Amino acid sequence: MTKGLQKDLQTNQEVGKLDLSGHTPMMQQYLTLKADFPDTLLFYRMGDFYEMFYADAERVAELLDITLTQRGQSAGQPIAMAGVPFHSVEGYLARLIKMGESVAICEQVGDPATSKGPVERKVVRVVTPGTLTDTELLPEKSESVLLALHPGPRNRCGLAWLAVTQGEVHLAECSPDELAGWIDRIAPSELLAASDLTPSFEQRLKSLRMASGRPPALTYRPDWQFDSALGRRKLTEQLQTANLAAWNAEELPQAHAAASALLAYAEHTQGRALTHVRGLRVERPDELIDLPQTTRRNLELVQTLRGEDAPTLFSLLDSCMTGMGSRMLKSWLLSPARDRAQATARHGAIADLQANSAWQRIRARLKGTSDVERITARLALNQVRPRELVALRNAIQNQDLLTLLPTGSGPLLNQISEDLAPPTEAAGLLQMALLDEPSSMIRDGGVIAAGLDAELDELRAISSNCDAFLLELETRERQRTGIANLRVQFNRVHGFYIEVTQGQADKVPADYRRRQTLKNAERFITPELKSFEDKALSAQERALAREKWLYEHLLAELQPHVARLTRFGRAIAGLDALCALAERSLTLGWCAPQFVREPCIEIRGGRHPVVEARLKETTGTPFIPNDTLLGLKGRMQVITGPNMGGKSTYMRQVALIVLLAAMGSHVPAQSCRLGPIDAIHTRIGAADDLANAQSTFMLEMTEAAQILHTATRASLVLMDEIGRGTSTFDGLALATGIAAHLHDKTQSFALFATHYFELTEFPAAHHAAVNVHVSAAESGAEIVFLHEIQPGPASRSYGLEVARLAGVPQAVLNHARHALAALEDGANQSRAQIDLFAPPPAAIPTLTSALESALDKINPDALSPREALEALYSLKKISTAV
Ligand SMILES: Nc1ncnc2c1ncn2[C@@H]1O[C@H](COP(=O)(O)OP(=O)(O)OP(=O)(O)O)[C@@H](O)[C@H]1O
Repeated sequence: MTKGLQKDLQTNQEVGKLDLSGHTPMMQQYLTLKADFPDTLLFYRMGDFYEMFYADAERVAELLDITLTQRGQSAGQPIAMAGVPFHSVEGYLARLIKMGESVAICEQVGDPATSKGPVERKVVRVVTPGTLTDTELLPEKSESVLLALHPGPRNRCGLAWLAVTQGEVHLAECSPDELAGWIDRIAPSELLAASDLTPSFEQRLKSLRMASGRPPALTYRPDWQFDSALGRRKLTEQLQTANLAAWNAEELPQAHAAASALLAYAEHTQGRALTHVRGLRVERPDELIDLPQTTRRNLELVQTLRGEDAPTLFSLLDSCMTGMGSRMLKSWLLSPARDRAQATARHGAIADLQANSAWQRIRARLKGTSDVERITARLALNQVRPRELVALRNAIQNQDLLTLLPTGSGPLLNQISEDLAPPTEAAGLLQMALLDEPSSMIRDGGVIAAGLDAELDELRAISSNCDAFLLELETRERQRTGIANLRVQFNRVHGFYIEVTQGQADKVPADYRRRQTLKNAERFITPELKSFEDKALSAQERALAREKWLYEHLLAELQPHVARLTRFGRAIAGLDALCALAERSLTLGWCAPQFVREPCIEIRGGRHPVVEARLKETTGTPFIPNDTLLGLKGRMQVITGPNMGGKSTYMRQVALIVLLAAMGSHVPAQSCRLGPIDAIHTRIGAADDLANAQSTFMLEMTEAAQILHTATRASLVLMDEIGRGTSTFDGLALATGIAAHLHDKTQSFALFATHYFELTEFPAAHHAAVNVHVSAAESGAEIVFLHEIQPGPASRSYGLEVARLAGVPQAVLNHARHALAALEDGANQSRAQIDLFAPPPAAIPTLTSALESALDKINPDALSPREALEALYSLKKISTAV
């Protein structure tokens, strides 16, 4: 996308420069409006159509494959035009948004009856990929998230994001290097950045977008909108507080700057203030379990490696009855907290819901519940449709969920039950105001219930008494004229008339005025019928206008209930997500994990939930459970065994169990004790990252480097066949170095799968490492994978056997066998001379290390300008001395 949207704000200056005098009045109006949205497609309402003109028409015609035509001329030039019917606009919008386009919707707001020249029109909202609110345009199970980025000084980047259909702004600050992880986790549909980005940050942003599976749209906004003080003020206004201390969000200037642009843009697209956004959440990297992009991808949490939605951990987990529940569950999965209080509360709630099978009754009741959360947001934005409000009313009235909640539950269910208390006042307003089955658009009428408003009832009575009056008039006129087949009728074009066949036309009285002559009949009007017509038609119009006014009044009356309704919606979503976890745990035979203080990962009978489910579906073979014991004494497992033996499955299952426990779910195991965990890192073979021009080996080393730099004692690290992307010796050497670093320096919990047999000697020299292997048995010439994790190293790798199973030609296998024997001989002879695990000689002090240690001692934040200058001189001195 271009930098165009920034121009949206330069509007009036631009318009001032436009010479519109040669244009038709309508085109003058169009071009004036369009000048406000130069790079956004403008859908201009014309009766029952939205029309686009000039370049917009050409672009839309091409993108949507619709006809490009002409609508006369203006200023001596033909006007290119394309149009879509207003009643099917949602489908076209959905397609354009998917292509990353934004659309400004311009409606008629003036009254055609009283307008001189074109009816007054206004852009009422701008639909952009990151600010969707239409239920039809939004995926049910995920949010459309808008993320504003602001690279500030001191290597700090501000992030602010929100889903307009939710009531919460999120803030964070990170270093530019951490951006990729954040963007991947937040998964925005649209990114906002200032139009004056430095070329290097712009380049970084470009590669970040390309790296993500579904690149978000990028929208540039004017620089001045990224203003820290303005952002802080906007946030306090939004939250209706004096400051941000309650959220611990005072000291985040870069995030405030991002929030300033975020809120301005979101309001700009919705054409109004976001009154429902009343929540703030500051996300600090050290509060969440770090799940880097590679981990989310390798563990196939919400997307398979091929980019599909299933089978993934989320697709297995998500048995929610509502879209709101699914969305909440997904956010729990992707943002597990390090602090275990929340997860413990969820474990408790699951157990409460499982007792007496309360979850079953609750889920039966939740089925078919409308999306209260999104409807409430649309209510706050004045975009809600009559049928959505009825769905909201039904959701409130049908929820006797409270009576189904288990009594004596823990704090989480208590909070949910508090928020679930039906917002009866709002329901009462809705009940009184709306028909049970209203039409879908307010402009069609038939929305407001009888009895709410005397004036509307009266106007409606006039229209509905119409039939009786006409019948009575017909009888009267037949008697008066003696014409037995005289009929009183109505049509849209000619209004009311009295129809008499041609043969009888000469019998009509003098007060009959001819309205229309047909082949066989004459149509007349009488003064009495004319005055009735005026009354009836104006009554209908006035009834429609009255309904519209009453509807707007209803929305205004509901506004004070938005906060309460938002809480109500979130309580339903939370309950739904918990019930899904309760159901999954029982259906899949999972257990409640236990959190302990000591550093450990102890899993008995652990399983990989997705592989287990797939085996059940396909071959029906049972999954073989395995134990995992990692703790102070054995923090690292060196895992060997044949290809296809189950090493990767085993490692991933440990990570998934740790993650499930941390998000508050039960886990696929017989029992599970977990110490604190701060991150899950994975380095698992992946395809070349051609998009980023990285070779397999380069990628492998980049990922390994990131892990070695960031992992801590409380991290879980999965290393699958590290070093395999290069020559055997280089690979083995690197794998050895990496294993030693993980063992000695980072001291993380590590699962280290390898085909280098030499590494099975590693535990002998490293006290906290142990050998385990996946077992296989030979039965004659066949190899049978037992998928059991057993202590000790594997005896051999069975690579040739697996190759045979895969159908490699016999001649190749014979050759390979021969080569293998020779290699093994050679290796045995030279083995004794090498000690792979001997510590390397101490590093020779170099210029870099001297400089590094001097640099290490400097704390830039604590230096005065003078001290900083001195420090610079001393660094310069070291560099010339060495
Ligand atoms: N515990 C288990 N119980 C049953 N089947 C299993 C188990 N573990 C793995 N499998 C089956 O074996 C297949 C291969 O497992 P996996 O990919 O983990 O092997 P691997 O040892 O990592 O192989 P490679 O070294 O070639 O990468 C899986 O797709 C699964 O079908």
